[in-house]
Amino acid sequence: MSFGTEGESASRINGIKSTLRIISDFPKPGMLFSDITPLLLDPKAFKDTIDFFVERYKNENISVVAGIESRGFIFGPSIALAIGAKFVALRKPNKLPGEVISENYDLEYGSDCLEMHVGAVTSGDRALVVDDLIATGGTVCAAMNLLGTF
Ligand SMILES: O=P(O)(O)OC[C@H]1O[C@H](OP(=O)(O)OP(=O)(O)O)[C@H](O)[C@@H]1O
Ligand SMILES: Nc1ncnc2[nH]cnc12
Repeated sequence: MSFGTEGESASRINGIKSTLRIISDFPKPGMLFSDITPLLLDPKAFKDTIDFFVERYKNENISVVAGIESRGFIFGPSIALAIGAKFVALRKPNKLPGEVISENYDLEYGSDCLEMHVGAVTSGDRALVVDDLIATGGTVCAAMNLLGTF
């Protein structure tokens, strides 16, 4: 699998971009919400999105793909399977049954917390964090802090 020439790659990226939609004033007035659900309705754009990450990371010795709840769970497992890495769920509070480590963070519309099972990631692991988007960056920073604990 390859993204081919620069032109083919640009065309696929434009195809992916064209499926994304921006909704004004959701979930609160003044916000511009980037909605990925139309991408999921388009099998070619969805597959191109997964393939893009697989192509980029397949030879990077990634041993763990960490998906951020909830939208990171849409993309992360397919990428993990394709590159031969384990998948670790970074979950919202009180969802994981085992011993967890937690990290609080701020969002555009409030604050939240991510949790990960102790032992799911170990010091020799090399991680790829997957989510649908970055807004303030608070969520991905919290994920990296969790992973950096080990
Ligand atoms: O860069 P940030 O400002 O931290 O925002 C980005 C995060 O916000 C969204 O998730 P959200 O917390 O809304 O949860 P959801 O995926 O369950 O809808 C999005 O999926 C990212 O995880
Ligand atoms: N602007 C945005 N669009 C979609 N999801 C988000 N999560 C945080 N900010 C967001």
